[in-house]
Amino acid sequence: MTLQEIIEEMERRKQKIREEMGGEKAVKRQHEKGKLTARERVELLFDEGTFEEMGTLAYQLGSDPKKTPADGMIAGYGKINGRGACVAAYDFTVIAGSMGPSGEKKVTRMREWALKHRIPIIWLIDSAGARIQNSAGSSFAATGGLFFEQVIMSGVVPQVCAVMGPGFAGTAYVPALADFTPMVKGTSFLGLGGPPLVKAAIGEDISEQELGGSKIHCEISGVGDLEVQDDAACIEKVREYLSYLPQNNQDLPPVIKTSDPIDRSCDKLNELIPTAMNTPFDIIKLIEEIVDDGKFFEIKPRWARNMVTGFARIGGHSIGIVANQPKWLGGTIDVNASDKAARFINICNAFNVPILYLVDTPAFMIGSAVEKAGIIRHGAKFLHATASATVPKFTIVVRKAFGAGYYVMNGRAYEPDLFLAYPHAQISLMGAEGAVNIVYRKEIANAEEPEARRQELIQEYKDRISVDLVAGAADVDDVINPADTRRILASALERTRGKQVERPWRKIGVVPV
Ligand SMILES: CCC(=O)SCCNC(=O)CCNC(=O)[C@H](O)C(C)(C)COP(=O)(O)OP(=O)(O)OC[C@H]1O[C@@H](n2cnc3c(N)ncnc32)[C@H](O)[C@@H]1OP(=O)(O)O
Repeated sequence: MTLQEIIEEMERRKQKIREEMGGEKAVKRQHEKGKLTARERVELLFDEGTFEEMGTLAYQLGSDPKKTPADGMIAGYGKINGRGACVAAYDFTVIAGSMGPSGEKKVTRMREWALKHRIPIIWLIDSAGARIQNSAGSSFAATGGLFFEQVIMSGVVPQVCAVMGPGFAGTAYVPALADFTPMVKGTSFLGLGGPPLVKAAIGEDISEQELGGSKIHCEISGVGDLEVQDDAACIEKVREYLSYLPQNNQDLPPVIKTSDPIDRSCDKLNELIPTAMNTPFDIIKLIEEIVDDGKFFEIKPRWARNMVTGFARIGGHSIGIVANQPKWLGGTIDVNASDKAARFINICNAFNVPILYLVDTPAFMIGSAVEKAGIIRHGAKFLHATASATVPKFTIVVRKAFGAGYYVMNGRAYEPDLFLAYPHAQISLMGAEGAVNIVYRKEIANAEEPEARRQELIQEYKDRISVDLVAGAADVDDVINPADTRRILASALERTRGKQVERPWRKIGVVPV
């Protein structure tokens, strides 16, 4: 054979692998389930024509190469919005996307590449987990490097794990260790064991979706970050997520030109925000009014809805937003809200994304249920994240900032680069009603008209916690017209881009968990 013939033969083999994957029947089955194939997903993920595959000819050694094309793993490099990224996409048409030895070597190469070249890595999970026939005894004992390496990469390069089919055991921890985990509605599953194993081990009879479907993980467990309608929407969200981040922790997020004027007056806010402290309103409407083109990329929108987290841009600059949601639980902060905020702050801090805190909280939730659930431990996690964040931080007290809720939402002591309040804001250890009931209990009881005296004292207390007094003591940087919020933040983002903070050396902080 001439070299030319050898080359042609090799190209034919590669082409066949790319076209046929795990075979016509398996591809048809994949489509019938409403899923794209791993190769179709990868095509959508990267800018057109930029994907370069690595290890196409891999297969499971010792078996028929035709039965394990690419060993069920599509790996390679490409560009997303013009910037480099690596992918590891499990091909369910090949032995249910199980983790084969050659396939996992390719994933290892992707992790190494991402780390060495400081570019994001994306996993597309559609996998039955470890390939059982290859994972017994000593061959299993040496494994686990995939999680170890993910931890080492954490906070160095962005890690995204889209769950687009099952993710069993081995492949269930990959999303948990990644920074962003969208899940496709109806087809994705994450679980340490599937329904048959659960039935055998603990006798529980449960469907796959009820056990670990997207609804469970995006609304109840909090493992998933976003439930999306289908594969195409999922890939679109991955691309969008990465657009807010730099390529690595030593880079700044890209600034994207916007046609939305940076000095646009946010007049709607003056109608939107109630003056009464306890009247609910939707904080997301406030966010949409101040950010570029009203575009807010919410993370975990259906989990811990009393805390809103997500990315947006102001004047083209990426910003992470942490906001109390008065529409849910009155904006109180509970266990899940603390975890949600802490995790999001850590991502922003790792990747140099400035953080905006929008404060409207009556404080942490109290009572026996949350004490038993460890609110102190979880709240400490949130405090730790806010205090540790050295990225530019801006705080706006929208209405109320009470108790430790004020501290954790980047209060004065937490080094905000700008600490602002709206004119009717209140900052206090607690709300007026609660404080008066505790401090003046005897005086109210002894008054000729107890209720009238109580109301009088409440009004006096409210005057004492008004933002005017806080501003008088120069404990806020400014009290602003809400309509000016966008202009002020755009300017603050511009001037804090070079922020540097020196902290005492330590190996790591002991993070409350
Ligand atoms: C670190 C520890 C671990 O990761 S333990 C991993 C444990 N994994 C599991 O328990 C998942 C086992 N698999 C399943 O439950 C099902 O195959 C799932 C993933 C739900 C897919 O179901 P379904 O769409 O009906 O496909 P299927 O069962 O017909 O499978 C297609 C072919 O793939 C095989 N397969 C499946 N899973 C594995 C696996 N983990 N290791 C090796 N082979 C696996 C099936 O046997 C089947 O093969 P065949 O086509 O019958 O030859």
